Amino acid sequence: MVKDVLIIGCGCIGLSTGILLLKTKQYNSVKIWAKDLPPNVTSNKAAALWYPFLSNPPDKVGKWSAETMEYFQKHILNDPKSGTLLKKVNELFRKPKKEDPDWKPFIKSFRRARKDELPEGYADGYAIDDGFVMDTDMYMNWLVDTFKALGGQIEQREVVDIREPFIYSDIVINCTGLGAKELVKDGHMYPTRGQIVVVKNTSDRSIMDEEDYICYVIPRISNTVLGGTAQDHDYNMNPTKQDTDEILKRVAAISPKFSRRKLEILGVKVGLRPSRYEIRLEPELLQDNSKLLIHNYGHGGSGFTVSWGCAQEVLNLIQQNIPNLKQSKSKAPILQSKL
Ligand SMILES: Cc1cc2nc3c(=O)[nH]c(=O)nc-3n(C[C@H](O)[C@H](O)[C@H](O)COP(=O)(O)OP(=O)(O)OC[C@H]3O[C@@H](n4cnc5c(N)ncnc54)[C@H](O)[C@@H]3O)c2cc1C
Ligand SMILES: N[C@H](Cc1ccccc1)C(=O)O
Repeated sequence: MVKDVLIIGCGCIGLSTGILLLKTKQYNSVKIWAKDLPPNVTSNKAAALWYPFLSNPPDKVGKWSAETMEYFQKHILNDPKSGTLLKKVNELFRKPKKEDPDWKPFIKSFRRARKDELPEGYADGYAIDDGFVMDTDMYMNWLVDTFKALGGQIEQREVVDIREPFIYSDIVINCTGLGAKELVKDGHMYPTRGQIVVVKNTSDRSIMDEEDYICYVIPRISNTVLGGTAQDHDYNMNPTKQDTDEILKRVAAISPKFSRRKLEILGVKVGLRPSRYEIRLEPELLQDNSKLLIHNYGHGGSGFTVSWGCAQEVLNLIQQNIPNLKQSKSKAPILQSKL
């Protein structure tokens, strides 16, 4: 029996998951319910570039990041409407860095930075020549358009009780980001507040320094993002002058060409990364095994970087668990008639 799938959440995670489900052509319908829609979601506040950050577990994040890079290379980077741009990415260190990143075994193009790539004051660095960045709003619009073009439907609708979606579908994917804290009472979820400053294009390189604090310059198609902050358990959604001043000071320390007087500020954004000790990507069989709930949330600072690898994992989990799904005995809605 071909099933319907209902996704809760319309950020980069929910949309990527929905697109892969639709591409299989194995489902009767794929719908998204979401309290907020792009651009009013965390995903639209992201920098964004491919680079694993603030997400775990390392082996799975490495695998999902590599799969996501491959998916972008095969299906997205060649589409100018996607808002993506190939960009060499450098992470810089002021002192020699002995360790390689956890994700090095998964990324063939990883190398150490050459001396000529290090701004004054930096002694070492990581480099990825086939890195890429996203004009986040353009990319999010591309995800929505692609999802709809494949027949996906989006409804702006808040879910208060996780049992409600099961009235309409036997398979529900929970892509609610930080909303999972409330919706499925996940006490492990917490916000890591990030503020970014958007400026007129200044540089051709994506560089980061996250040794003692976060500092990055991410040139995109239409502008450059300077960041950032990472304040755990901070729910303040308003930009602060203090954070903007600190970001500009740190970026100027990377190179004089990023000094404040040479920058034209276009805007300041704040988002709350959906942080968790590790990404929750697992199935739950409910209502005497007649309903399948798959959790796909808690991606921290790497939602875009792991999105397509996590979406593929959701497809695998559905395939593995459909044989365990029993016909639901009770025809009556799971929740009493209050709906
Ligand atoms: C400043 C900043 C910079 C970043 N830069 C990068 C980067 O360069 N690279 C990278 O990979 N990542 C980056 N990130 C992290 C990335 O933004 C997140 O990991 C990603 O957006 C999470 O996506 P999501 O779809 O899980 O969450 P969201 O985008 O928050 O979407 C969650 C969705 O679920 C819905 N929802 C929640 N609860 C309910 C409910 N009860 N009922 C109905 N709907 C509900 C919401 O309305 C929303 O539609 C950055 C984040 C910040 C803040
Ligand atoms: N992942 C982005 C940008 C970033 C990339 C690499 C290191 C630090 C930050 C963020 O969460 O702000």
